[in-house]
Amino acid sequence: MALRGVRVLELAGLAPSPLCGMILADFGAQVVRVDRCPRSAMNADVQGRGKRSLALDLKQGPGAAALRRLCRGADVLVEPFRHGVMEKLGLGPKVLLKENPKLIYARLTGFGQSGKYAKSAGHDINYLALSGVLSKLGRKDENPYAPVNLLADFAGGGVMCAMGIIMALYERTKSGKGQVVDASMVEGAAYLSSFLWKSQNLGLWNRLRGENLLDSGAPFYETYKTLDGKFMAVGAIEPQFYEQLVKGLGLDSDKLPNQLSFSDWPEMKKMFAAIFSKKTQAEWCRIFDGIDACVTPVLSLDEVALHEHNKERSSFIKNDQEEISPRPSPLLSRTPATPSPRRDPFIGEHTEEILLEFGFTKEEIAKLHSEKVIEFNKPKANL
Ligand SMILES: C[C@H](CCC[C@@H](C)[C@H]1CC[C@H]2[C@@H]3[C@H](O)C[C@@H]4C[C@H](O)CC[C@]4(C)[C@H]3C[C@H](O)[C@]12C)C(=O)SCCNC(=O)CCNC(=O)[C@H](O)C(C)(C)COP(=O)(O)OP(=O)(O)OC[C@H]1O[C@@H](n2cnc3c(N)ncnc32)[C@H](O)[C@@H]1OP(=O)(O)O
Repeated sequence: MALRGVRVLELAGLAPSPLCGMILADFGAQVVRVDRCPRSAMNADVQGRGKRSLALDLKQGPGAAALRRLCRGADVLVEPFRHGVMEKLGLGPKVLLKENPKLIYARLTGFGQSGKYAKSAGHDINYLALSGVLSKLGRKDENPYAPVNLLADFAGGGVMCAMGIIMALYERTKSGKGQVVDASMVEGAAYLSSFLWKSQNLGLWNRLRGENLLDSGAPFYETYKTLDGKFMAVGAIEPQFYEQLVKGLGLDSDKLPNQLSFSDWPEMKKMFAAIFSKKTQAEWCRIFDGIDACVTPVLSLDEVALHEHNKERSSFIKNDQEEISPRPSPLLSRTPATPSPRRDPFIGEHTEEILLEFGFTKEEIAKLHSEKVIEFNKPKANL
């Protein structure tokens, strides 16, 4: 796998850093999640695939010292706390990079390492708001709408941070040096939305929110409810595809207003909605499958793995517990990701084996354990 041999320490966080760690693990890195100690009753990381867990109390001197030692033998550290937390623990980048100049020190935060909000709490919706992107999301005459916590947390946060880490690892092959990756979710969400800024002159966003081409203003870029309460997604932007859409709906384009007649869009939407409501999703699929009208079914998370196209590409995978999840993407032709089929680790499940691997002696481990700096959590049977 592409990242085989890369040793990653991921300090346990809420949502974005677990995704970042899971991506690295899926593509072959050895990812150790450093969990809190004493451990909480339940494991909050649902993206623990392929990781091992070490429960370590960083607030105790020997715990922080243990992390420093682990970092000396690691390639990457991912930390998900607001600015200042790591410095307070004596684990800031100055200290750790001095001890291991090859370390990639990735800081995945909402507001970044500097600026007025650097030390403020926040969540996806706040980062998206500050990036400007949230102002563009939502339907006509409604408040801005944050689409789950996908854009800032995961796309602008977890994925961008993984990209930063991989670029830094690549650069290190030439310079031999590590560096700090300051991954701000505000900036990540804005950066991945560059198109919004760069396309201003195209007139794509001149109208109010929810009245434009790609923000649910246009009848040909919308979702429509079907007879059986499901939905179809329509993305027929180009005239040749729009023509196919109109045909598929059983309409005559000569009798319709021009595709780009903004003032007619609300009425056109009503007309399309009325037509879509007359047939089931399966019936619409039979009409539109194989036609270049850019019309597809809106599938539920349960349905995706059964869809013929996804089945043919094995786009969704099952783990040992029969849980379905997306296969890692993108597909690398020679060195594809091989996601672990095993369940996620319990907190502290691998504490001992990890410390041994990083050169701690059995005696040192026993001492840390007796001082309650680390915890073990060996599952009783093969669960
Ligand atoms: C919208 C999303 C958030 C969605 C998250 C949901 C997926 C989850 C939220 C609630 C979860 C559920 C809930 O917990 C109940 C169940 C629990 C069960 O275990 C599992 C099922 C649950 C139902 C569970 C399910 C899900 O997990 C939830 C629904 C987001 O936007 S996430 C993005 C958030 N932002 C960031 O990550 C940006 C950077 N970080 C921050 O800004 C802050 O960390 C944050 C997020 C604001 C939190 O602030 P907080 O004050 O809590 O932390 P920090 O200031 O960063 O400091 C950390 C302190 O912890 C100490 N520490 C860290 N590691 C250790 C260690 N190993 N040992 C000892 N101590 C440690 C560290 O020293 C800091 O201490 P101080 O405060 O004293 O300095």
